[in-house]
Amino acid sequence: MSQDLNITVAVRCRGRNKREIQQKSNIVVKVPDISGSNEVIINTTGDTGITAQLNSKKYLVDKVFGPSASQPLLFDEVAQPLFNDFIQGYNCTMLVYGMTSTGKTYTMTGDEILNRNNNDSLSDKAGIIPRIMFKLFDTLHTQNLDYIVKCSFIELYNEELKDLLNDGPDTYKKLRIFDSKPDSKNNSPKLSQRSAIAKKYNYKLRRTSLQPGVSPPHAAQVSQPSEQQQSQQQTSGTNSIYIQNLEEFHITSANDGLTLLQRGLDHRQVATTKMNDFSSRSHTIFTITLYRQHENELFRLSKMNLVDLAGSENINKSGALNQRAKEAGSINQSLLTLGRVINSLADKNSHVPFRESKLTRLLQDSLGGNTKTALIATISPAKMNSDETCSTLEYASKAKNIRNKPQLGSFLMKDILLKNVTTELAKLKNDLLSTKSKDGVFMSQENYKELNHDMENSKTELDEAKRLIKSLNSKVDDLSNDKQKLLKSLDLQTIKTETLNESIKNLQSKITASTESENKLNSQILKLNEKTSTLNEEIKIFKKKEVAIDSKFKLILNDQLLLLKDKLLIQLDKFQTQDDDMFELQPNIDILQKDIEIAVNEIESNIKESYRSCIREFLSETPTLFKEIESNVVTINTISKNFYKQISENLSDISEEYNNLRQYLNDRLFQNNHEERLSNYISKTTQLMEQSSTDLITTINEMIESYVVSNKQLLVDSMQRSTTDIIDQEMKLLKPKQEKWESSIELINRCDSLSNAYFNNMKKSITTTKSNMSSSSDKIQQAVTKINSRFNEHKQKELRNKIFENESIQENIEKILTKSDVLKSHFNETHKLTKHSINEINGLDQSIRTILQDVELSKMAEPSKPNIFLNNNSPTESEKSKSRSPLKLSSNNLNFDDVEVKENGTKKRRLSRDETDDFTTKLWN
Ligand SMILES: Nc1ncnc2c1ncn2[C@@H]1O[C@H](COP(=O)(O)OP(=O)(O)OP(=O)(O)O)[C@@H](O)[C@H]1O
Repeated sequence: MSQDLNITVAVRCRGRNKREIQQKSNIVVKVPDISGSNEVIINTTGDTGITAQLNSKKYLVDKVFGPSASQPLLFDEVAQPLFNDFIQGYNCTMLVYGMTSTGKTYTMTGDEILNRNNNDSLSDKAGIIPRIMFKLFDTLHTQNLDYIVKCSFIELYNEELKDLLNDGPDTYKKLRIFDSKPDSKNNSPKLSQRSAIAKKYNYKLRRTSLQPGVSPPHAAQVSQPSEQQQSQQQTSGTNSIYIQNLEEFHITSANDGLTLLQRGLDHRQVATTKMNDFSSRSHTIFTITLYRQHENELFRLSKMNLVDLAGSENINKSGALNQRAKEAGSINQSLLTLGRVINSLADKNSHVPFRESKLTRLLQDSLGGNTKTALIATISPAKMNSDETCSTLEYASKAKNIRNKPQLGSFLMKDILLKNVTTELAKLKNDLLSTKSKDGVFMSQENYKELNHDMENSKTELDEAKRLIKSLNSKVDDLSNDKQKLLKSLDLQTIKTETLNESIKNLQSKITASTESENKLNSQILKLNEKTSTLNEEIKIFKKKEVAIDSKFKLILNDQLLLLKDKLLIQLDKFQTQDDDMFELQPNIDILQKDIEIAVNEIESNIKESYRSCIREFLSETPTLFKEIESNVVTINTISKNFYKQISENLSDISEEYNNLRQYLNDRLFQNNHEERLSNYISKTTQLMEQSSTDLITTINEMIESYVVSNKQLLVDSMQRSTTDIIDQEMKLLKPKQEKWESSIELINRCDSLSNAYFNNMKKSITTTKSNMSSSSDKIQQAVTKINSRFNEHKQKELRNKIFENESIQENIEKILTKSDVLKSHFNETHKLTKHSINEINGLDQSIRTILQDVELSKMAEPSKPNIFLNNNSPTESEKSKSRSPLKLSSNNLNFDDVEVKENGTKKRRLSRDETDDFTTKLWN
């Protein structure tokens, strides 16, 4: 039963190397000297003390090894547990990851040369692979079980797989990865055969997950009869990876294995000396395949993959150029994809991008699959590498979260295994015989047939490719024409855009002009407001004047006339005291007073009413007008704001789009970095050419020339294909830009229509405002004229005359005058009579006196009595006039200028001042 198991992650930190010591790069990584901890602390800032602690980064893994950790310790702690599983029948993978020169190869391979002086024993510096080899054969020998051990060694460089154990020409047989073993009469076991085996052993058939570097066994594979496993197989979706043409070698001892390892390393060495940094840029996978006897005829298959990855620093070198860049780029692809795969698995994403690089395709089962996996991250302790160290540790700690479901390997039947071995042996013997019997190129008939078949295939492919190139070429022509057309239309559009920009500018200047006129309008409104307030002030002054006139009227009409009335009353009283039978003036005076009061009130109310109505009209008109104006101004403002907003939004959109387009046209169009693509094409074509050429040279000498010519054509065709590809890509990139650009033209059109709408609105609003303003000014003018005319009317009427227009008052005055005349005549008469009476009395008195004197004289000595008629208190004529004088009313006080009277009760005439005075004198006298 399989169990989820996390990947084992170990970190190995070496001591400082010569370069780091020379550059005095401090140690910033804190690890135990040998082992015993599971954390790595790195101080990235170079601080010391507490700051160093605070700024340090801590990474947790399963095991940490320091500079003094030996190769055997590494093997015992990390490789041994995995090796035990491998022997048990599990597929296992061990990876070393880290920047260049941190000890990946040292850890994985180390010193593979055996110590000849010490009984062919392992060197102290021997790495994991040599130690596993020794451990494997030691274990197998002690177990006394049958086994078959095979080895393969591949290299992945620049996304190309290479068999490091193949001594033949490089392109003798190209390695290809397949998701599952291709059906071939040689490779695929017949289903019926497999079913028979399954039936015999009561096991269920299942497809095996094939590990990188291993050809499928030429035999049926059956699984254990476990339902659990069967379901896991179905649900885990494990991919079967098959590497076509990969050579596997039987080994029977550790020495055999190490010889193969050395052979592979020698091949690598050739490449390393040819190419700088080759080793740090390529990945290697050394695979040990073990068929170990399980019981009787049944053998279990398990594989151990030992992977030395390229330097992790190559991930960051994608910016470099030329061949190195190409290589760096390709390595990046594998390492970057590995990083993404690790991240996706650690984050438990549904999609894991295994298929995006060959490395991850090969390692698919080792990461999140049915394999037991261990990762050793190698790091440098020096400060100069701290960035890379951090990135390695990030990877390592991420990888720690990946969970695998290890499963025991498949079973194989012994006879099938033997049959496979025998077939292989026979094939080799054939090759050997051919080699011995012929000169020149030696190979078995079967191999020759296979080669011919491959060549035929290549020819067909070549023909197909040629046809494809032809059609692509015509497409390129079409596209170039299209491009020319597009460029022309682009020019046209640019001109149009410029015109549009020009019109937008014009529109903007118009908007500025309209804003100015709007401002002028506003200032005029302000002036109007000022004038209105001045008018209000004048109205107030006018009111004050009115009140003053009113009070004067009251003074004149009330106080002075009342005084006059009082005086008249006093006079009347006096008159009454003097003569009880005098004519009754009081009713006339009362009527006069009432009439005057009524007339005054009428005048007052008329004036008030007319003022009120004027003011009311004025006040009722004004706010409506101002409200209208205000609402118009607000409308204009809102329209303007909206317009500005929309225009500015649209303009910013347009300018952004134009900038993008310009940027794109300037920076991107046909300036994308296609070097890599081209280089890839050229490199692939070169390789294809080399391959074809080599094949042709070795197999058919006479065809060499024609093939070279055709290969040249191939190069040209490939160039064309790449050009097409580039143009395709450019067109693809251009398309969204073009769409955006077209949408920006729509925006411009919208902008234009918006501007038109705005200007129409503005025009309307301004016209309305203008008409409102003119109507309001007309109305104000009318109101002012009305007020003026009313005031003038009142002025002209001579308010005071109104009193004397009153017929009743005239009548009364005439009546009073008549009465006073009559009274006067009566008074004079009375006066005369009185005088006469007094005289008579005096005469009587005198006569009495005389009589009395006569009596006295007659009586002689009688005292005289007081004369009652010669009273000292009785007033003299002058005193009389004096006592009357205070009652005399000054005509000035009355101030009746130009008083109007009615003659004969009909005709109106103005009284002169003299007549007025005369009238008053008459009144008092
Ligand atoms: N732990 C170690 N102890 C002693 N020497 C070491 C250790 N690690 C590395 N070295 C030495 O450092 C040098 C570089 O190591 P190595 O070639 O293994 O690095 P690498 O990571 O494989 O580099 P590249 O990615 O370039 O292949 C070698 O000479 C190796 O012997």
